[in-house]
Amino acid sequence: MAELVFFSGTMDCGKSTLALQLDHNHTARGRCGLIFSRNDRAGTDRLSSRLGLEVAAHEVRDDTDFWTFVVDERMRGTTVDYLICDEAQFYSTTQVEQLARLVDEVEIDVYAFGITADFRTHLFPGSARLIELADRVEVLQVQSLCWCGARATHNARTIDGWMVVEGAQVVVGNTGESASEVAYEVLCRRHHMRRMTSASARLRSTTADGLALDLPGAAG
Ligand SMILES: Nc1ncnc2c1ncn2[C@@H]1O[C@H](COP(=O)(O)OP(=O)(O)O)[C@@H](O)[C@H]1O
Ligand SMILES: Cc1cn([C@H]2C[C@H](O)[C@@H](COP(=O)(O)O)O2)c(=O)[nH]c1=O
Repeated sequence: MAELVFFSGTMDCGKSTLALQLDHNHTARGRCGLIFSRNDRAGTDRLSSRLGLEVAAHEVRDDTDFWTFVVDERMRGTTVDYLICDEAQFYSTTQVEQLARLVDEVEIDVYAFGITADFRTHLFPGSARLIELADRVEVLQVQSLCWCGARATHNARTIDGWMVVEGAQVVVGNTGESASEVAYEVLCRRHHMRRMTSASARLRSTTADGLALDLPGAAG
């Protein structure tokens, strides 16, 4: 029986890598798949992993209808056994419902990959619908880590290393400290709640008494 699986985790935990591995393993066994992504950092129509692998993908847009897309492909004679759907947090709830319908009515496996929550810890609409509809939600085994060494569970948005809590839900970007640009950092809940990024923790530890500085957002 076909299934809808949502592989989830924080940013930078290996989701795109796993998407490429899954595709590779299925292809190696003669199965045929279609690869989709939306807003990949490498650009339009791409699926890229930080490990360096990158492949062509169909870009999911606001008007993408998965049902029509796959049915049209099949009418043209293309075999479609499974779909790889990366950056699925950016898909609409309607698109996620189309994916579920393809699983149930056309027996196509759908493997979706994405982060669950945004920088404010709110679920993305696409991820919320995937959690509601998926046969399985798989949390990735490789743990991404907070600067304190604990398992990272939350995504922080940073500007100049400082965590921000205002802004649009969708801003494409990367993890790491990139000066003056919007970037992201994965944190444990404790440090996300305290708005303590690695930069603010570093600054705090280098101050003489650790209390003198008035750090923006660093409550303890
Ligand atoms: N230079 C490296 N050497 C080994 N592993 C790396 C390297 N760079 C990145 N990785 C691995 O790749 C993971 C990120 O993979 P990626 O598929 O891009 O993540 P995601 O799609 O979840 O954001 C990191 O958690 C790390 O395990
Ligand atoms: C937390 C958060 C992330 N994003 C963006 C940033 C990246 O472009 C993707 C996540 O990609 P990854 O392969 O999982 O690293 O999502 C965003 O737009 N808004 C957010 O709040």
